[in-house]
Amino acid sequence: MGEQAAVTVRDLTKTYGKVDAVKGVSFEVAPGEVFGFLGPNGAGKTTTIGMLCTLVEPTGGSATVAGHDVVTRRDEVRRNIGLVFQDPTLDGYLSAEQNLRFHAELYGVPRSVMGERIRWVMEMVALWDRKDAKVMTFSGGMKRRLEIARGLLHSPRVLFLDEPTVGLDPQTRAAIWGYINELRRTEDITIFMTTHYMDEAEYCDRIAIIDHGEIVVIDSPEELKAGVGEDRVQIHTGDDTAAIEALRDRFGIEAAVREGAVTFAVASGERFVPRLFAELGMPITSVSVSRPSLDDVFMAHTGSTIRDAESGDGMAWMRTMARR
Ligand SMILES: Nc1ncnc2c1ncn2[C@@H]1O[C@H](COP(=O)(O)OP(=O)(O)OP(=O)(O)O)[C@@H](O)[C@H]1O
Repeated sequence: MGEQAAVTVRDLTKTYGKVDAVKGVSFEVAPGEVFGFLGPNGAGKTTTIGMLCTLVEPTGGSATVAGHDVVTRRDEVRRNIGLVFQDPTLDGYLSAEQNLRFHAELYGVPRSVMGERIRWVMEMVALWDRKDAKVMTFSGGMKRRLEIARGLLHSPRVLFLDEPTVGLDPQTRAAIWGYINELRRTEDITIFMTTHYMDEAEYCDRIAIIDHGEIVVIDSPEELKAGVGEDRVQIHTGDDTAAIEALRDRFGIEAAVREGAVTFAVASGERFVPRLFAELGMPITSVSVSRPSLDDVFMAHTGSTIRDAESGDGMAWMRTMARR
């Protein structure tokens, strides 16, 4: 990377007893980038973010954030980062504004700009009119928005967000992405986030897919999808078992029932569908063709969907796709 990277990670490792939570990951995040760590629960996302934020001590490897080593320059790293973690750490008995003032003082935000900065971050997350309300009266979404405001208060170089929208309603999730995009436009800031939502990973400039403590691929969502190369075809028929057999016998295609439809992947869905109707030898009641999604990217690189990786349930479809 030409200019100094906002985050540099080399062979970073974390072992908890016998559990290899993070197995030697390496990557760089450019200044101003929105970088996402995408992976199922237990993949090692929180542990990695914890090491970058100096909250978890690495077992091996090295990392710098805003140019400072996360082990030997912890204070410098901490001054340069904002954190929004899964569990809220706001004081419910204080008002929203008092929570922010406390944080601003802790981080040495100059008194001369403190009031103005608090107002700016609270307006950004649309909470200025609730500044005097005690945080214990806030909904989960309001608390998360206030945490984001707090994370930005001391103008950090890198904002770390661990699953920033988990457990929130769709409207609040959209609002939080609105703030992230606003920040991308207006602030000189790098955003490092973790998520297990495919739709949110789409908004990132680049994503690293992490599975079982290892990065399996890093690229922009567009490049990752282009790399899969195959379209997904779903058909409805009167007899799914017969359709799966016919696909295997006549086209050499392995299909499986997924989301209630016979599902398979081919290089060009549009070109394949006319052949399908002509040669399958049984009635098809409906057909849909879709371009690769990040779900397909995840499956192509890990042999499982993110949902199944989380439930630990290897369905037949996944096994079939993994064998291709
Ligand atoms: N403090 C700890 N002690 C022991 N094992 C841990 C500890 N923290 C994490 N692990 C283990 O390390 C692995 C990675 O966990 P981690 O929380 O980093 O994953 P994750 O991708 O962030 O998932 P989640 O979103 O559920 O937090 C898991 O197997 C987890 O059980």
